[in-house]
Amino acid sequence: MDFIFIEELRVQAWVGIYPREKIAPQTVELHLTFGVPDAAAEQDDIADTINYAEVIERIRGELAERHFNLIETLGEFVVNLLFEEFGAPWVKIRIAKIGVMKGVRRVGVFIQRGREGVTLPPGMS
Ligand SMILES: Nc1nc2c(c(=O)[nH]1)N=C([C@H](O)[C@@H](O)CO)CN2
Repeated sequence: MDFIFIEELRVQAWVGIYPREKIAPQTVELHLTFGVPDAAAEQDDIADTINYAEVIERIRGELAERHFNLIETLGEFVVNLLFEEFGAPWVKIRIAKIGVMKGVRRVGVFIQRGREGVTLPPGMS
């Protein structure tokens, strides 16, 4: 398995438990790593891999359209999108709100998960 990473992806998202977070979107920062088949590199064909431009576009579109109370729920939504729509075998994501609390630069959630039966060798994650 090879891994694609996307760092510091900034997206407008509707997320939060407070009224101010329900009337306006806020910027969240995503770091994503997901597995792709080695075959892509062997064949040099975009059809054999996960197109990261499509992943970014899809995440932007989905997060613009729905509200989540919890950052955890938003995180699970992104993980499921990568599993179910893009067929990623393994995913690690980190999603942060920026500057929402005094004295805290970023706060958020970290999720790392493989599809059923997919585990990484020790030291790989
Ligand atoms: N475990 C969580 N705690 C909190 C969340 C959350 O999503 N998960 N969210 C909030 C508020 O929306 C906060 O971000 C606003 O400052 C508080 N606690």
